[in-house]
Amino acid sequence: MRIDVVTIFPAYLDPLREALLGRAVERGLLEIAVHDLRRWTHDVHQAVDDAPYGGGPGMVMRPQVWGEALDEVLPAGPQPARLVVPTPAGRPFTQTTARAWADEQRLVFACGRYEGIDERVLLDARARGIEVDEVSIGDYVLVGGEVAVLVMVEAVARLLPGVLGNPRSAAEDSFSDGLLEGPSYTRPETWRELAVPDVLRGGNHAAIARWRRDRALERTRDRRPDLLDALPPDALDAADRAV
Ligand SMILES: N#Cc1c(-c2ccc3ccn(Cc4ccncc4)c3c2)n[nH]c1N
Repeated sequence: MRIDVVTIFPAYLDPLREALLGRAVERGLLEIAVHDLRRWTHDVHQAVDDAPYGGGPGMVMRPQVWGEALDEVLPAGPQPARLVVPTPAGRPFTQTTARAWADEQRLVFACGRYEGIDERVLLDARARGIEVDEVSIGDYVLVGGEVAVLVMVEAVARLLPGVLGNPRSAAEDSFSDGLLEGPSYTRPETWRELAVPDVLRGGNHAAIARWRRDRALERTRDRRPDLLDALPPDALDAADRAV
């Protein structure tokens, strides 16, 4: 997978070169290119924004600059690519989104700032046959798209083959079965007079699986009842429903 990010703050994306993602890039499991949007300005001030038509607070990012940038970074043509535009007005970005995008050959992220990007940039991209997803990472307002891109790139990249040391981690983490994952423990057996649950030390794998499922169901019911409501009818068996 190749990931391109266009932004006026390239340094915001430096964390993509660190740790797990940095190692995945070094190992050739994915490519990441970050582009400074000001490269496509032609004025001495390198202006990327202007006042909104119709008035209102803040500024809007100019279509000319974004148009030239995306023409170069995401040229029209047969290559399958997806343009992702983070916005507080977007569809929710979820684990399901991350899983779907993990199958893409190319992802291009457009990081807006100010009040966002002129709508015609997205219309033009769609008119050029490019899949455009406007997505939000949560119901709160950020100052720009860069932090959202860090979140989404990490969520997608960890699903790529070979990125995580143990592929079971991605298969068994929260949301993989529609539930939140339960509590985890490691050594020592007792810490500050708090003991690891006996079942986890007992070696009975069926009992451990049942205990973990029960804790996941309890936690999901307590913190995210909406996820339980969204489960398919046959997702919970009699033992689950008894929790
Ligand atoms: N994903 C995502 C987001 C953003 C987000 C994303 C991109 C941009 C570009 C500019 N802004 C600032 C802004 C724009 C419009 N209205 C208010 C503020 C952004 C916010 N905020 N909250 C989220 N969950």
